[in-house]
Amino acid sequence: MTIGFIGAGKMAQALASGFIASRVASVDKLFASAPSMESLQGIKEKINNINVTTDNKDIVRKNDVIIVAVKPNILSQVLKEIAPVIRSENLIISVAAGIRIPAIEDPLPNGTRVVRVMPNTPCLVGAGASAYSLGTYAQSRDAETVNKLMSAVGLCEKVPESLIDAVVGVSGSGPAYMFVAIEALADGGVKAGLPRHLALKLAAQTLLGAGKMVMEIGAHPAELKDEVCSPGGTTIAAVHTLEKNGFRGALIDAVLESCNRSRELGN
Ligand SMILES: NC(=O)C1=CN([C@@H]2O[C@H](COP(=O)(O)OP(=O)(O)OC[C@H]3O[C@@H](n4cnc5c(N)ncnc54)[C@H](OP(=O)(O)O)[C@@H]3O)[C@@H](O)[C@H]2O)C=CC1
Ligand SMILES: O=C(O)[C@@H]1CCC=N1
Repeated sequence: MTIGFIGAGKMAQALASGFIASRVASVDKLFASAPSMESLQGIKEKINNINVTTDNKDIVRKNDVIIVAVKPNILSQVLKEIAPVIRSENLIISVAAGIRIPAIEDPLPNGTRVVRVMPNTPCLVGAGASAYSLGTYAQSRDAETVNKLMSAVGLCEKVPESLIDAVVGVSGSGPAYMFVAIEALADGGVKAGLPRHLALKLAAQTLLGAGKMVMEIGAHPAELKDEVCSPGGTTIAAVHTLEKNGFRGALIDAVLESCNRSRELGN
């Protein structure tokens, strides 16, 4: 299988790198397009020998699986551009936030197989979290293709399309909240006297370890949190501060803001 990316930015780079690292695709099977050779420079630097072109239609002609990774506001324009060269073999995968399946299918020839995927940048390191919904004409073999690709770079779940905006709020945008959390934890460490590099390492590994425990042990996070809180100890004092400062509410609000923004982008 060859895979063509239309749009060669951050998400295309994360997916292409992740596909290569997980060996679900080799570099000679990956193609990418963007408006100019300058805009293709980033992906060429990250992925040696990737096939690049400035012709979006060429991507469609040369590949069966097309991952459209352009900003939501130009998705429709790009789909109109490639519509005349779409073949029955093509599977069109959109990763755009907000843009709903009917709006993806509308500019394309009737019967085009479409899948809407919401990935995240940790696909780059094989630790992505993606959810997908099938379009009107997508078949079970298309679900298998998407599952194979996205499972190679992390977790992959099928969801009804009505839930995709919520997925954007939790895992699409989520890495950004967690990067802020890592930075803030490290700042705390530095304030308490740790060297920056050590504080950052400890903070990042702590998020990784906490996530791994939830995934692997399967216990409720509250139970795992309780195991860290000794009576009268350090952690419960810190948790009290988090609760007073609205830590949970801030995260819930962040998810809802992202979800609502995704809904707005679709309107
Ligand atoms: N970044 C993330 O964490 C996530 C992003 N997404 C979705 O992925 C999509 C891409 O986002 P992201 O990678 O961050 O954005 P970027 O801006 O990094 O990448 C967009 C790419 O599209 C190219 N492009 C612009 N116009 C065209 C065109 N007419 N034809 C072909 N390519 C074009 C850009 O080139 P140039 O640089 O020259 O403009 C750039 O290479 C978005 O729809 C976003 O919602 C989904 C999940 C997570
Ligand atoms: O911020 C954005 O719009 C994109 C979509 C999900 C993550 N980043």
